[in-house]
Amino acid sequence: MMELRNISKKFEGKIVLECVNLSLKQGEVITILGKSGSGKSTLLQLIAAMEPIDSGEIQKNVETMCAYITQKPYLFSHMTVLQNIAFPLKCQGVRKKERYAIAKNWLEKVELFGLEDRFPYELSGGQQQRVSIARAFVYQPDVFLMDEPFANLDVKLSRQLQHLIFNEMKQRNVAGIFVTHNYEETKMYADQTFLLQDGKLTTMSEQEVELYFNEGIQIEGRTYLISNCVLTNNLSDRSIAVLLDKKVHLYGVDFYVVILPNGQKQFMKKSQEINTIVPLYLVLKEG
Ligand SMILES: Nc1ncnc2c1ncn2[C@@H]1O[C@H](COP(=O)(O)OP(=O)(O)OP(=O)(O)O)[C@@H](O)[C@H]1O
Repeated sequence: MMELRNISKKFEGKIVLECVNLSLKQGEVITILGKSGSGKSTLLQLIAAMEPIDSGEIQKNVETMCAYITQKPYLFSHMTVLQNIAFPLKCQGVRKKERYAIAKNWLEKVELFGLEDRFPYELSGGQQQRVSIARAFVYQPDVFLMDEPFANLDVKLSRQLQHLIFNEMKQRNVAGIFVTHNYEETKMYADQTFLLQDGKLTTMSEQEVELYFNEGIQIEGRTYLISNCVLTNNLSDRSIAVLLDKKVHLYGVDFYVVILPNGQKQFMKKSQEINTIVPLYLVLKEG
């Protein structure tokens, strides 16, 4: 339903995106991971046509409607909560009674009942975000573009909203591109995960995702899931590594492989042995 072909974008001469390709099917959920400043928001803005593309093309069906939700909600400050949620229906010419009935239904779903007559400035950040999510659903998009929508919410509310959004999307067969730093979102809801790094967008395997979130470790080109590791005090052969502060030190060869929390590998000669290693060992199994 949407196809990005060789999308490139520069800001002030600096390449942010370079020949990015992406294909999104109806109802498919994609998550995009990447360091701060890697261009994730820029990519969503290009798809939402809020920024011009330097080169390449985005092909979508003429009828494809995108709703874009950012970390910081943008509400109409002069409208009440109910008017904000009902606004897309007003634009479509739906009568007042009907549009308010639909908006009230969404008000309940996002647990804002009783706050319908408040103005955005009278709401907390989390409540404002719930209004913007309800408004986005009322708009009935085919694609949700979400830029860390839960980042500013407390854990409980963020889980509730995740659950609501992904369930509603599934029921309505709505596709989504989620920019996130959240492990659960990626693990539980994404059909595919991509990494944006140095301007390039690449698919990630399940193991690479684990590694990215520090749930996996990579030694000599092999990935081991932490969940597949067993803790032991028995340090005997090269299949044993030491885990310290989520860094892994491999024994039995002439260097240690230290995996930093960002997934980067660092080789250290044995002579550089750190004395502070505590007796906490990991037996690595195939994973
Ligand atoms: N309008 C702009 N003008 C100039 N530079 C910009 C503009 N928008 C973004 N950039 C730059 O482009 C790069 C990518 O920014 P972007 O916001 O897309 O990153 P991000 O991956 O979404 O980061 P974060 O995870 O911190 O939100 C950054 O170096 C940023 O400074």
